[in-house]
Amino acid sequence: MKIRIGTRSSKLALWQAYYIQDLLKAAEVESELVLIETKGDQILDRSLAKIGSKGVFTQELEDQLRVGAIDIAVHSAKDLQSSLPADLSIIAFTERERVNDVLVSHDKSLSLTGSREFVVGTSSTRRVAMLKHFCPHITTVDMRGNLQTRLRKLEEGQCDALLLAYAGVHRMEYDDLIAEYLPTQDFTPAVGQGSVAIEAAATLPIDKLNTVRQLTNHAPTEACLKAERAFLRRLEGGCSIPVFGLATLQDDELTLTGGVVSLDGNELLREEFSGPMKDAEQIGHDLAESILAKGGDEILRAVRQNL
Ligand SMILES: NCc1[nH]cc(CCC(=O)O)c1CC(=O)O
Repeated sequence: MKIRIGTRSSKLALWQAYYIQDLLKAAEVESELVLIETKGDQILDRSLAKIGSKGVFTQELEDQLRVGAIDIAVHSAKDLQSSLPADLSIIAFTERERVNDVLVSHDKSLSLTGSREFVVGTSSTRRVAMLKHFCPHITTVDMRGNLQTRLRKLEEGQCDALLLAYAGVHRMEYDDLIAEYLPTQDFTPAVGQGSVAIEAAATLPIDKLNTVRQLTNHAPTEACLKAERAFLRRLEGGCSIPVFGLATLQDDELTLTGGVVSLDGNELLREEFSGPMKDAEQIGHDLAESILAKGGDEILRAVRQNL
C-alpha cells in the first residue's frame, strides 16, 4: 500500500505533510507527497476575508481527492471549512499542539497585559477584534502571507510584533521570538487551532482509510475538534469570522468554551457548556444556539455585512 498525500507547498503545510508521512513510516506504510497550489497561496495582496475564506486553501486539494489523484489531503484543522461537501470527510485529527496564540517580536519586553502602545501585525479578524476588546491601546495592521513573509515584514519594521498561533511558530522553529503566551481564557484560539486534519473522499478504499486513521488519529483531540467544529458549523463560519472556540477533556467530560466578538471589539459573548465526550457535536451545537440567542446572531450579521 502506498498513500499519496496531497499538500500545499508552504513550509508549514510541508511540515504537516511530513509529520503525517512520519506517522505512516513508523508503521512501515509507504507514502509520497503531491504538492498542490491553492488560491490562498496565489493571492497575497488581498485580505483573506475579502477573497472569501471558503475553501481558499482547500479547494484545489479537494478537486484532486475527488479525481483520486491523491488519497488524502493534509490541512491545518483551523483552515478547513466547518461543513464539508457530502462526498468528502475528515478521517483523522492528529494530537493537538499547545493551542495558545503567541506574541512574536524581537523585543521580548513587549506584552499585551500592560498599557504600552505598540503595533501588532495580524490578518485574522478574530485577533483584530479581540485586541480591540482586551487591548484598546494596541494598533493593528493587516499582515497577509505565510509565516516567513510576515516575519520579514516584522524585520522591516512594518509592525512591532505579530500575533500568531503557537503551533505554527513552534513548527517553523521560531520559538526564540516568542515574547508572550496569551492566556486561552481571554484570547481563546480559533476552532481547530493546533491540530492537523486529514481529509479524504468517500471513494477512498476502506483499507487505506483504516490504515491512515489508525496511525494518525488522536481520539481525545478528535472529540474536542468535533465539538468545536459543530459549534462553528452552526454559526456558519470558517476561519475568517471573529469566532473562537476551545474544547478540553477531563476524563470523559468535555468542556467547550466559545463565543463571538464584534469587529469593533465592543461586544464579546462567551459561554461554556459541558457534557459527556460522546455528545461532543451536540454540545457544540447547543453552545452555538445559546450564543446566537444572546445576540451572537446580530454580531455575525454585522460582521458579514462588513467583510
Ligand atoms: N490561518 C493560517 C494558519 N493556519 C494554521 C496556522 C497555525 C497552525 C495551527 O494552528 O494549526 C496558521 C497561522 C496562524 O494562525 O498563526
